[in-house]
Amino acid sequence: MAENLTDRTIRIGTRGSVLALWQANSAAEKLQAVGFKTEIVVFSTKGDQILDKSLDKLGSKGVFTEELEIALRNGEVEIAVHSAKDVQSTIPDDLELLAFMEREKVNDVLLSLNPDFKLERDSKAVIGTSSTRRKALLKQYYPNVTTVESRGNLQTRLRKLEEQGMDALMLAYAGVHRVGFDDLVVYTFPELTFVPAAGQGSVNIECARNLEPELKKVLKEALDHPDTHICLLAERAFLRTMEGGCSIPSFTLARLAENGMTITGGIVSLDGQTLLQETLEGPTADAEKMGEQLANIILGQGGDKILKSIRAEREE
Ligand SMILES: NCc1[nH]cc(CCC(=O)O)c1CC(=O)O
Repeated sequence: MAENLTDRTIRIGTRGSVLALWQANSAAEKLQAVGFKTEIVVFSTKGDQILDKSLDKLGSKGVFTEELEIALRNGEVEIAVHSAKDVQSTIPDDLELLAFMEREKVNDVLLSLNPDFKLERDSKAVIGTSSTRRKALLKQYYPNVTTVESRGNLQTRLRKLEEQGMDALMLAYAGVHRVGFDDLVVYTFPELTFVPAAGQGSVNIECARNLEPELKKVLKEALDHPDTHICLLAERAFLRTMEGGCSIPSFTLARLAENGMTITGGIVSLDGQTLLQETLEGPTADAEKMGEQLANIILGQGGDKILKSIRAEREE
């Protein structure tokens, strides 16, 4: 029964960054609100330890999630909290994506120490980002911009901003806002031109599939945001069909509409020259089908060739 379930202490596995801890705390608050006691357990992941390589060189296989998934399997924690964007498009069979918490604004933004910084079409600005998608989209829309690798937590990146001669950093608004750096935002990219990575701005709750069904149900009720969940299912289906991962410059954004939902998605070549992007509309019951369908349209338009050439380049 639910009464004795909430006597349980829910151990929440998380990474140790300020953003990750914000996310874990927000899950803890939701659980406490329904009567659970909570304990936050911090793990360090490969993505936290290796900071001198860009993510596409680290490999896309769960660099921010693997250690947490091991803890779920070992029963060291009941749930793991991830940035939804960092969760692989397919997860192992013994684990389950239980809930998606309410999404923040999805946009990419620019952060600068110069409040007057403006990005013009022919701007020669130097922008810090390690995201393949952001680098390629910048090349498409701002061909004279130079990008510089920038990894690590936000505090580290900001410290290096001037040191490395950057004018601005390009990041997800969600993370910037959640760690309290709104004041440094000088530009918000429109979400239908700089379409975000699948899952950007949402927090995912993962658990072991064999966690007690009653407990799963109560945890899901406390943590899940159904509107976010349905959009994330569509985006993750798109990503899976694209055989994406965080090292591929694909992007997708699903949103609820008056009569159902829309999903926008596509891919951009690494040199920014070719941009494929489409939008589909349909009922929420078809969320995953629409994600798959959209990916197949993009692959058929030449997305498959873009993916192939990226893989070839990586193997060199
Ligand atoms: N691995 C990077 C990562 N994963 C999630 C976020 C931001 C927060 C979010 O999208 O929820 C970030 C940093 C960034 O893209 O700026």
